[in-house]
Amino acid sequence: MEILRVEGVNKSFGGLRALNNVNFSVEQGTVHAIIGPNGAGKSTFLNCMIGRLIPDTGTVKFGDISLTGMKPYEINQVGVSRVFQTPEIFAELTLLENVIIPTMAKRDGQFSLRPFKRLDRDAEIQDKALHMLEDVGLAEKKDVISGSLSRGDKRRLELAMCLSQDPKLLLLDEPTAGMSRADTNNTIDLLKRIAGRGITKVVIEHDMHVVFSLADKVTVLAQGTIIAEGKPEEIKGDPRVQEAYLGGAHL
Ligand SMILES: Nc1ncnc2c1ncn2[C@@H]1O[C@H](COP(=O)(O)OP(=O)(O)OP(=O)(O)O)[C@@H](O)[C@H]1O
Repeated sequence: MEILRVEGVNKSFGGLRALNNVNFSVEQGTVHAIIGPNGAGKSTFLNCMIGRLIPDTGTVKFGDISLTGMKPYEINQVGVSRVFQTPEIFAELTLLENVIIPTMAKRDGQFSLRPFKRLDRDAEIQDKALHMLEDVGLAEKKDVISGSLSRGDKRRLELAMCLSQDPKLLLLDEPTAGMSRADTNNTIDLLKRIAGRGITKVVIEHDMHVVFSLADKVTVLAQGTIIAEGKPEEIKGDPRVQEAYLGGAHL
């Protein structure tokens, strides 16, 4: 069953056509990777799906819900979460406090700026936030100030913040960018673990090791156009992809 369907999306910046009649769909419960060379339009496409950019034409549907024209927070509320290249965390707060904010927003539909005064009495929120940190392997650091974390840990923290909102669809923009190989492999393991919960994922990724370890299906964008789509093994051997993506080198 399809969870996301994009039809006829175009987006231009002045005279530059960043997306050219993009049609794209994602099956529920799968990991769908979007790859392509620098400037292919991947981030523009992601931003069109999460409401940060409005397509010039075309539609984005999440199940029966049209996301076109919705604001990013509204898209988030219907079950679409995203993890950015630069983690969006509250650097002055502890890890636990960072996860409490979206956990509380999810439960109560809003977030008070004075929540921590009441938190010692809100065991449900505390427990859930801690559980999310356990999920991503950061429970031991729950009282650490988040700004001091390594880049890999910041991204894991952001993932815990997203998961606390029980998303149905998770969009990840280069989840392993800038990570060491060890951190990258930890992140692959973590994403595989959460795949077991049936959260559908769309992953934009440059690292082919990550793409081929995780993806059920791969879509290749080049110059704003989808040039190939299929299983990772099919994409690996596709000469159009090798030409566009790596100038003829082998993936
Ligand atoms: N806000 C903007 N204003 C003008 N041009 C833009 C804007 N955002 C993106 N572009 C252009 O649109 C094209 C697609 O950019 P985009 O960032 O979507 O590509 P990408 O595939 O994500 O690239 P990368 O892998 O380098 O992040 C590029 O030519 C880029 O310069």
